[in-house]
Amino acid sequence: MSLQYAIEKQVALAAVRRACALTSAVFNKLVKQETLTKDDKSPVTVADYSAQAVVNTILGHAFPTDPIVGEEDANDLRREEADKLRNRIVELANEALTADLGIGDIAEWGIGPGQERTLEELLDAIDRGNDQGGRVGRRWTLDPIDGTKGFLRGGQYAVCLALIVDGDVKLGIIGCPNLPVKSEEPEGQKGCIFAAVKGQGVEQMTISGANPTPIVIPPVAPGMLNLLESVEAAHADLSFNGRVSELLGITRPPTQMDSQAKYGCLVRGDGGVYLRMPTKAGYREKIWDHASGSLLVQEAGGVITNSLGQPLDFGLGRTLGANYGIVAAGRDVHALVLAAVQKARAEELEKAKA
Ligand SMILES: Nc1ncnc2c1ncn2[C@@H]1O[C@H](COP(=O)(O)O)[C@@H](OP(=O)(O)O)[C@H]1O
Ligand SMILES: [Mg+2]
Ligand SMILES: [Mg+2]
Ligand SMILES: [Mg+2]
Repeated sequence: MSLQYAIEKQVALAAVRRACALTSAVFNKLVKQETLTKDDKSPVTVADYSAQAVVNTILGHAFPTDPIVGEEDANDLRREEADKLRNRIVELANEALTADLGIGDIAEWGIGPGQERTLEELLDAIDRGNDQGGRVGRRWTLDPIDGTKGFLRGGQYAVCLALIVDGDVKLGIIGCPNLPVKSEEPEGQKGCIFAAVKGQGVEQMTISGANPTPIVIPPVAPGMLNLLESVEAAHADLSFNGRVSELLGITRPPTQMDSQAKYGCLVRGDGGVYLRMPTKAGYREKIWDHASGSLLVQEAGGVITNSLGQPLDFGLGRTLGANYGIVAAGRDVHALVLAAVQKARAEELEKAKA
């Protein structure tokens, strides 16, 4: 009997691998003037659009009735003045879609030599990502480049794809083209993919899908605990993290890193805690920023909650709803961290009253 979600996992891995190859290629010949600015002021590059086109094309081919909650849409691309960008996207997406078959790839998924798509097909594929999410049914969520700022800096970023069924994350893939395969060899081979399936654990493999190896969060040696956090001060309250570290007696400096690569690092034991508290009232976390990572944590034997200790809810729509932050850690340390977070929060409220 084949394992549940085996086909979905293979297809999702194929899609993420091709998107990772594309984003690496774009970075290597990054043409910065092609960076657009979206309304939310985050940089969106030709790579975000092309990667979403590639992943959605493959999903659309393999699972034509599955909706997709994707970060990007093609509205700006359909504007007349975006013709140069459109041409680049067609070129890049087709290069990725038609590359030779790799490990586990099957031509019936619409990939491999000769499977070019037209501009219209690719724009429609990007717009397949317009699902609004929800409690009932099966849907994918995609962040074609998570950590856009890290990508532009040449730092960490991730291609993140997850399958959600009735609000529950069943499959999560995080492709990290710039992450060292072994944390103890930061200048060694780079590029890994993390894949988790509900009830089946987490694997780390190379960026080409070779050498899948099961991983679990190792127990943290005393004094070795440290925080994983955003590089961007606008994305997480880093001074709050400082106070939590103090309360926990953590002496090691935090590891700052863009994207869901942080979840990959957490599950393989590079830093024992991922803490992300809101910086401004009103920002709602997006499901594509945490769906894959949350399953990774749980399947690697960790715990992920908000700062009230409640589970994250992926059935609310495109966001996680009211934002009480995110606390992820190994099972043995999560309760300690949560207590420190709540104490630091109480101190803040006290100070605000005074
Ligand atoms: N004010 C805010 N608070 C929290 N997250 C934010 C934010 N503004 C943007 N983000 C999200 O933070 C993500 C990056 O997280 P990190 O800081 O961990 O790298 C961005 O993903 P994208 O880069 O895909 O747009 C974006 O969705
Ligand atoms: Mg963005
Ligand atoms: Mg993101
Ligand atoms: Mg993104």
